[in-house]
Amino acid sequence: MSAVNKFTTPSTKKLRREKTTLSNHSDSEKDSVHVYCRIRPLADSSDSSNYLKVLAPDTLALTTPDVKAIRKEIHYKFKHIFTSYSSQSEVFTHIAYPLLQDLLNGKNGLLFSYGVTGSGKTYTLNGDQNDPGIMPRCIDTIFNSLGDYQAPKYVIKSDKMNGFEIQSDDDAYYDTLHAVKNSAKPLVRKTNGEKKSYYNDGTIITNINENSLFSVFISYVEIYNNNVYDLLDESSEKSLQNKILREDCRKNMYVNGVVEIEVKSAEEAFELFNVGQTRKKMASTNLNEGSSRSHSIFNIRVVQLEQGAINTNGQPMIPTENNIKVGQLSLVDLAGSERTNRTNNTGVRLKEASSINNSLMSLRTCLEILRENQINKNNRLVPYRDSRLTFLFKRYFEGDGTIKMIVCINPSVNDFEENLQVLKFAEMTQDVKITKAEVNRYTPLKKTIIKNKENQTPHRLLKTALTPFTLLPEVPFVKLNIDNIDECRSAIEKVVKVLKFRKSKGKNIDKEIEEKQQELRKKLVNMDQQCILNNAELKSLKVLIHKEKQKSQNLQVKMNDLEVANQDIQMKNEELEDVIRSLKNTINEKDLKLNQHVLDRQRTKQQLALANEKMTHELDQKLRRQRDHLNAAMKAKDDKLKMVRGILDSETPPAEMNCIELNMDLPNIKSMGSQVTQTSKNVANACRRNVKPAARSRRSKSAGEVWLEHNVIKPCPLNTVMQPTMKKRKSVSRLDKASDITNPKQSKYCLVAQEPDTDGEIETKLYKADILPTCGGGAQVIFNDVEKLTQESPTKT
Ligand SMILES: Nc1ncnc2c1ncn2[C@@H]1O[C@H](COP(=O)(O)OP(=O)(O)OP(=O)(O)O)[C@@H](O)[C@H]1O
Repeated sequence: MSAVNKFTTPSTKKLRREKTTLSNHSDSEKDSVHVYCRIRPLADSSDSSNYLKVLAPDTLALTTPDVKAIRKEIHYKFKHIFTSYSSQSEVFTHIAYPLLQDLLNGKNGLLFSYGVTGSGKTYTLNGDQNDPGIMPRCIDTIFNSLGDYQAPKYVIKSDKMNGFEIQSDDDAYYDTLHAVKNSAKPLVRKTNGEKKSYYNDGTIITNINENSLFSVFISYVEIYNNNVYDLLDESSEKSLQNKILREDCRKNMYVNGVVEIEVKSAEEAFELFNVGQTRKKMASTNLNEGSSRSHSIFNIRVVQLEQGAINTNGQPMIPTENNIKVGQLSLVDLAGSERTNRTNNTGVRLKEASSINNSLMSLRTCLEILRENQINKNNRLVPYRDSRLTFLFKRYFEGDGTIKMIVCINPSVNDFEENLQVLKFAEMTQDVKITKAEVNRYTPLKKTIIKNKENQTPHRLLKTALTPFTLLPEVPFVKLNIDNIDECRSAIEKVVKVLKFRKSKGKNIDKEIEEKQQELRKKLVNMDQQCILNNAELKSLKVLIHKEKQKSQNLQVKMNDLEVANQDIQMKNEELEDVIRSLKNTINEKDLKLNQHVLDRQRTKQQLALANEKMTHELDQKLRRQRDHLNAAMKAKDDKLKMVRGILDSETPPAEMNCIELNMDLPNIKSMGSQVTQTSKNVANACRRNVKPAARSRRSKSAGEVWLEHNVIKPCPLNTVMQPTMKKRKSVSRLDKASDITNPKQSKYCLVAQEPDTDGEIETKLYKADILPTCGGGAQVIFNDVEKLTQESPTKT
């Protein structure tokens, strides 16, 4: 039993999907893409997946796996759903038969199969010999229907520009001979002589125009890695040439220089199909043994030549534009979408897969934009040119012809995710409404040869027989009525009259015939001569035509090359434009960053300037405060010095003021020296002015005191027994370094000055001070005593 029919919904949450209403459905000018769904049987009987269920002939339910114990059921609507039990014939009747009716009526149709790899796309289109798919059934149905209504071969001929021309009998005959000559290399050879025929169920289309002649043309191309290859191209034996796509005068897209062959029977068509199949890119992948690696397009074109009317003289009218109709049916077997993580493809297969997925993506994008344009009433450009696949079928999406899609589904559990995507795409595709384009189905003719006569079937028309003629009047048929003698007599008289006339005429008949014969012979000789001349002319013309053909072929090849090169350049150009665009973006971004940077810098500069100003202001204030402080300190020192000077000047300074505070910090050491010198001078001056020292006894100091004896001048030796008491002393003549004072061993300072007094006696003065260390590492010298030693001569009076 198929998985499709085993569906159960225990805890299913039903979702109603609101369809977007795109436009008024009654709008007869619009036709949606017809989407059908076909579910293939499960390949693996152990696969018990049951996520798909056909609810109605047009409704499919897909159940998603449990998410938080909730299963969702999504419904998809299609034109029709074919289950795994549906036969190939059912699929053909539903989908392809209406397209064939259109085809034989000169209308276009596009049918493509879409789905995951291995979902049955190729099977649906081609099938096998016993159970043929859509393509063989189409071919059989066409030839079953055309029967005698086929035009003689080569009368209708492709003009190599997607159009057709009508040839004269002679040209058609010449082409037939040419074809017979070249039949030494039949296409069948390429299929190893294996002739495939398909089961023909005799389907027929009844309502074809019996006043027309038909010709069927086949072409078969594939799109592989976004290049178009002609699968029937005999000219390139080794590798197929990449073909370019062109637009004809009616804006239909076609493959330039494609080989399009006229076929007169289904067998001939199958032969061509089989030749193409042997060349088609197929490969075995993890998911499908015979996987199509390209999108293949089998084109059937039916050209219909309608019989022209007969003019007043009974001559057939020259066929005009309105006498030829061309219908095209494209059967597209799309390569399957595939995920690389499932196929594990590498190298060439991986490149193929990415190209397949890209072109399918382009198809999706085009359809999405078409739909978006319809919903939003936009006119966004549909990027048909993004891929060869969409570019080739551009005209269909623009409204010329019916588009049908068969979505193939493999209900295997492994395909769940991809099927979900496929169904989403199918649903979206159904919403696309194609506005029918105004198309003139008739093609202009180039040459005409058809000979018509009323009341004859087209086939017989071309084989018109000559009407026999007679030189003598016919003997009338008379019926003798024995009951009416008069009537009999008049009838006999009539016959006798005719016989007499025949007799009189008959005498000259031999002569007349001879004359006619001679006349005819003359005419024949003239004609023969004319014919010989014509033949010669024809030969030279044929040579000329052959040369011209070769020239035009060469030109065509060159043109192809140039167009390919042009396309390459255009692609490169587009790529370069992309690069330029991205570079411009980068430059813009960098410019923005640069501007931002400059702004930041300016901001930082401003901030720095502000900070600088603030700091300068603060420093100024600090400096001013320090200067004030120093000034105050200086003033205090000056005051103290003044006080010392006052003390010295007033002979008996108060004990507590009898000191000079000297800052012995390193920067002040030099000035201290000069201060001390100045002090000694002041002291000396004071002494000189007979200033009496404080009445203090010379104290003997404790043995621990170390004196720094500073001899500003070298004293004269006095040789007296009275010596100042400085048990431990260090004598220096100059104070150069701070350490001379700050030496922690020294605690006393004595400045020694000696000079002659007013009486010529030598006077020695000792200015004594305490050395007190300061917290800054310096020392303070506080003068607190002056000793004066006067040396008097005993002989002095
Ligand atoms: N409806 C069906 N009935 C029976 N067999 C089927 C059916 N559909 C597909 N198959 C089988 O499944 C296999 C894969 O099918 P097919 O080659 O048509 O897949 P595909 O979609 O064309 O894959 P790819 O995209 O890789 O070319 C074939 O062996 C085919 O015979």
